[in-house]
This record gives sequence, structure tokens and C-alpha cells, in this order.
Amino acid sequence: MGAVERSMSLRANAVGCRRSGRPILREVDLDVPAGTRLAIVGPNGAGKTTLLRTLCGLEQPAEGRIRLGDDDLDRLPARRRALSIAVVGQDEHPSAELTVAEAVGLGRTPYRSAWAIRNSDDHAIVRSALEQVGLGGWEHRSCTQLSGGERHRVVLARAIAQQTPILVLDEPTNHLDAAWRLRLMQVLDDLEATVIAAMHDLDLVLRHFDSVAVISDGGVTAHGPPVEVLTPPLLASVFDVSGTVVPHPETGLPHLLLDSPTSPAPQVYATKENR
Ligand SMILES: Nc1ncnc2c1ncn2[C@@H]1O[C@H](COP(=O)(O)OP(=O)(O)OP(=O)(O)O)[C@@H](O)[C@H]1O
Repeated sequence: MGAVERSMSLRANAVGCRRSGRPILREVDLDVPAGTRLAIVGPNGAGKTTLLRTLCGLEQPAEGRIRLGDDDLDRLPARRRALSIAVVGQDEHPSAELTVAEAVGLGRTPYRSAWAIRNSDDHAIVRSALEQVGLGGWEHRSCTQLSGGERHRVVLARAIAQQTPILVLDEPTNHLDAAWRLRLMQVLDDLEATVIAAMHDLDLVLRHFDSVAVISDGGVTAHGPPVEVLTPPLLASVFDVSGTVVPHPETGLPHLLLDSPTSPAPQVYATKENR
């Protein structure tokens, strides 16, 4: 394995995930071939973030094995791990005291020796990552002067600048407007890296991911190509919505039409305990 690899496979074998000691997921098997895109979907609280954190080593698996290429994740030294996987959390913000260039430049940290300063390659990579997220020329702005969507694009640019063969993104379209949701998908389409992303927008999953893993009931309940997995019965049983996939009248590409929830929202009654 080396930093020059553009994409890398990730395999999870019988992985169990816990949060604060509590079991969340069991027997998770995933095979993400190098250079492909996997979407992790499921209702709120199903365990998508927990799974992503486990797959990138931020949480220890309770059981099972995770392999990046030919290596066991738990045996990779921290620097090799940072050269292999870039991670963007669900609500991550760049540090307020940094400029945009400094925040994105953090993605270059694993490439530097302890005392080295940033070189001209790093500057060019940071500039290019900022251009990919539409923030070209924003290098000297303070991160305090950004909107929520702009801050999110800075964090995505940091992950792009890290130039890792695997990108793990937790709800990458959060905070983005309609055009930037679509543009971000195009940016991910164009990367050679393997992409694993938790997604709530199932419509984008249909057209921009090679496969989808559905998390519910404490495990992976379906896994495969999005058009084969996101069927009306699955949408009803897992997501509690009635919906169907139709071809776009001009492009023929699949789009998801969501109609209505299949059951009313659960009522929360005031009790002595929650009043
Ligand atoms: N630090 C924690 N300690 C204990 N339990 C946690 C912790 N973080 C999350 N959980 C619980 O673990 C379960 C899975 O949470 P997780 O954040 O992985 O779900 P998710 O599928 O990403 O949800 P969402 O779509 O709402 O972001 C939930 O029941 C949640 O309440």
C-alpha cells in the first residue's frame, strides 16, 4: 500500500458495532471494491454514523474484521490510516480561528514530516480542492465569515485535498443548496477514490452510487445496486414511505417519487417522566 494509490477496496466481515458499550449493529458484511461508491442508508437512529465511524477506525468494532486493501484496519499505524481514509463527519465545522486555506491545508498534514512547512504542491492541491467545491479564491477568508453550506464545502475540500484512496462521508449533502447537492455528486463521480457515504437523499443514491446498503433492525437488511434495492416494498417497510422509481422522461435515468408516509408520526404523550 502507498499514498499514490488512487482507490482501495474496503471489506467488513461479520462486524459488530457499539456506542458507549451499547450494541447497535451486528454481523455487518460489506465488500466495497476499489473505485466504487457505496451509499449507506436507513432511518434516523438506524446506525449509519456508528457504522461509518467503525469502518474508518474512529470506533473499535465489537467483533469482526475490517480490511483496507490487503491490510487489517486495526493494524495500520495512524499516519498510514490518514493516508488511506479521509473522513467528513455529519456536522463538522472548520475551526473558527483558521483561514479557509489553513482549514483545507489540514488535509495535507499526513504528508508532512514533523517540522516541514507547506510546500508549493500543497498550495496547488488546496487551491484545486477549493475550486472543486466552488470556493476558488477564498483562501484568505476567515472560517468565521462563512455560511453553513460554505463551511461544509470547506470541510469537504479538506477531505479532497487529503487525496486518499478511500473517502468516508457522513451525509455529505447536509447544508448544501439544490445546485450544490448535484454538483457535489458530480465531484464525487469524478474522483477515482472509493467513496462510502451515509445518505438521506435516496433519489441521489439511485444515480450516483454503484451500490447501497440498507441499515435497519440492527444490521444490513439489503445490499446491492440502488435500482434493485430501493423498491416500493422496501421503501414502505424500512423508511415508512410510499414511493416508486420512475425513468426521467428525457434522460431515462431513475428518479424517486415519494408520495406519503405509510403510517402517522408516532405520538409522544407527556408523562410524568418527560414533562
Ligand atoms: N455516543 C453514543 N452513545 C450511545 N448511544 C449512541 C451514541 N451515539 C449514537 N447513539 C445511538 O446509537 C444509535 C445509532 O445512532 P447513529 O448516529 O449511528 O444513527 P444514524 O443512522 O446515523 O442516525 P441519523 O440518520 O439520525 O443521523 C441511535 O439509537 C443513537 O441514539
